[in-house]
Amino acid sequence: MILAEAYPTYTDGEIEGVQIRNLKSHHDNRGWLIEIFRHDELDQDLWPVMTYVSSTLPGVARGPHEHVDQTDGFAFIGPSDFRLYLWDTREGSPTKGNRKVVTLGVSRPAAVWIPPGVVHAYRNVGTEPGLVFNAPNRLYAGWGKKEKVDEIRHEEADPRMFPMD
Ligand SMILES: Cc1cn([C@H]2C[C@H](O)[C@@H](COP(=O)(O)OP(=O)(O)O[C@H]3O[C@@H](C)C(=O)[C@@H](O)[C@H]3O)O2)c(=O)[nH]c1=O
Repeated sequence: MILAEAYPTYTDGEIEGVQIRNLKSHHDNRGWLIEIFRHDELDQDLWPVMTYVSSTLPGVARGPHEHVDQTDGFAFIGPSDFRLYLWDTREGSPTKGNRKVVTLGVSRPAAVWIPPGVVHAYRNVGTEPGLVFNAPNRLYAGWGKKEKVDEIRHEEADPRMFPMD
């Protein structure tokens, strides 16, 4: 049994190493266009090596997850909004114990880089399916998908460990 006082408490604040960049939407009479990632705006160690897109249903969350070596490069562009949660549990981090919560997507298109060891999750808080792009700096399951996936999944953890209120 875990005692109540064993659950972590977090302070809302910034998280060392996390970068959030607002994305500009270029609208015209055909629709819109958004640049997501550019090498000339990114540190080389964050350059994506793959990309995928996922759709998440209203009210549904993905994560919490963390990675040992991988930086995730998410882009939230809509058509829904997501609440993104970040928890810093890293030993030695100047922002250890902080949680950051931010709403991104159609109301605020943004790219987010999340370094290894920062626990993260996002929930679709809108009313329609929402797209999230990820352009991580490591290959999922390695070259040829022959390696262990770099991912620590916390979905089954007690929700008090990583509160998403
Ligand atoms: C992440 C990924 C999954 N898959 C497959 C595996 C599985 O059959 C299906 C769904 O995968 P997952 O359950 O891992 O998807 P998901 O839970 O959305 O995983 C993602 O969650 C967010 C919060 C992150 O942090 C990401 O780094 C990643 O871990 O897609 C790939 O083929 N390539 C990939 O790059």
